[in-house]
Amino acid sequence: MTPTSFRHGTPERTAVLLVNLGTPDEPTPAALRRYLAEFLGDPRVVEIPRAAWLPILHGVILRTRPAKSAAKYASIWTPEGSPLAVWTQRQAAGLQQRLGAGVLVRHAMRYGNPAIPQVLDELTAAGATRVLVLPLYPQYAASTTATANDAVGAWLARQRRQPEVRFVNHYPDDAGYIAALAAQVRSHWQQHGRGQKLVMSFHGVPRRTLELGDPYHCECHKTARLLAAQLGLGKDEWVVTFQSRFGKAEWLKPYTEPTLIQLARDGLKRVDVMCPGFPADCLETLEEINMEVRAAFVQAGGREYHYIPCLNDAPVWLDALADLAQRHLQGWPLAETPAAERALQRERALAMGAAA
Ligand SMILES: C=CC1=C(C)c2cc3[nH]c(cc4nc(cc5[nH]c(cc1n2)c(C)c5CCC(=O)O)C(CCC(=O)O)=C4C)c(C)c3C=C
Ligand SMILES: [Fe+2]
Ligand SMILES: [Fe+2]
Repeated sequence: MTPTSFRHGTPERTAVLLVNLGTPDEPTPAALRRYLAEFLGDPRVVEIPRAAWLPILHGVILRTRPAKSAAKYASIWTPEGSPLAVWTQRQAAGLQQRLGAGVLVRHAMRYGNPAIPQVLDELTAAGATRVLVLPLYPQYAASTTATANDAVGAWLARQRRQPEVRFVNHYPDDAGYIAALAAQVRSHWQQHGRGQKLVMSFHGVPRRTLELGDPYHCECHKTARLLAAQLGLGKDEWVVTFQSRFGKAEWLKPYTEPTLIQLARDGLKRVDVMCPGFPADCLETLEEINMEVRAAFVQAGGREYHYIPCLNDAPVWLDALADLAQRHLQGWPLAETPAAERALQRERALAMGAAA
């Protein structure tokens, strides 16, 4: 048990914890090795018996993949850092601004930094007694949502006085999310014209997870169907694909790159590609979709490949996120009175004095 930072009688304080996957600290093989060891060592991500998987991971994979992945990350790295980290930070800042000072908003990463237990420690040290966990995964998958929830659960198991915790499970059909995606597509069409087909590429997962009851596949299709309807697309004007296959097993199909190659071979000249399941641009969208898959499409005879960026810090998306958070915060008072805030400061000063 870690010592609690609560004191009896402190005012109630509400926090929102935005959770994302995480990203390496630097685009270097050493940083990639640390990140991939944590990510691919998670039994929720690679569901192969440990005794068989760990020797492969620590043998061939962590010897070869870090250098290759570091080069890919280097191609998308920004002066402020990894795109996933930069956009997640901005989303947290935008949400904080919208929810106001009565709610503490922080972001945390499942792998790498800032780590979930560290941010939860900081939130409780700042007086949070209620935490809404809001994963930046609109579609639920055991390999993303469940493992983030597990990390919160593992932290809770170490607390003497636990905060009250709520988990947002999924929001593939949230009206604000769908409207934000539609606005992103329409704004792209206004600026660049419209393609013959809209490819909606979602991150893949092993096909076996669908058979095991993971709702991810259905939820991706639900998002795509609602978005297509909102855009008024006919059934031949859009397609759902799955990207980022890892390992040799079968993953959800159709795969993104072979689909785009086939579309080019069938004579399609101009395509629009977006990744609705990724609220923030990252390696998988900027390098895989906007570079690798683009090259494959053009090489197969396609002429115009338009990548539509993720929602990132689009105000309409941040408004939708704030609305989603507010619905899940219902019943939790958001605004602290100035008197409660002063009481909290006094308690903190006392606690620090007692610890000194
Ligand atoms: C919906 C989101 C995601 C699901 C589902 C998901 C499943 C999943 N991913 C891997 C393996 C890798 N994914 C990698 C990067 C990555 N994955 C997601 C999201 C989902 N993954 C994001 C947002 C990112 C980008 C992170 C960034 O830093 O920008 C990588 C690392 C990169 C590489 O070396 O290729 C791996 C590996 C598995 C095995 C899996 C489900 C079983
Ligand atoms: Fe992934
Ligand atoms: Fe990838």
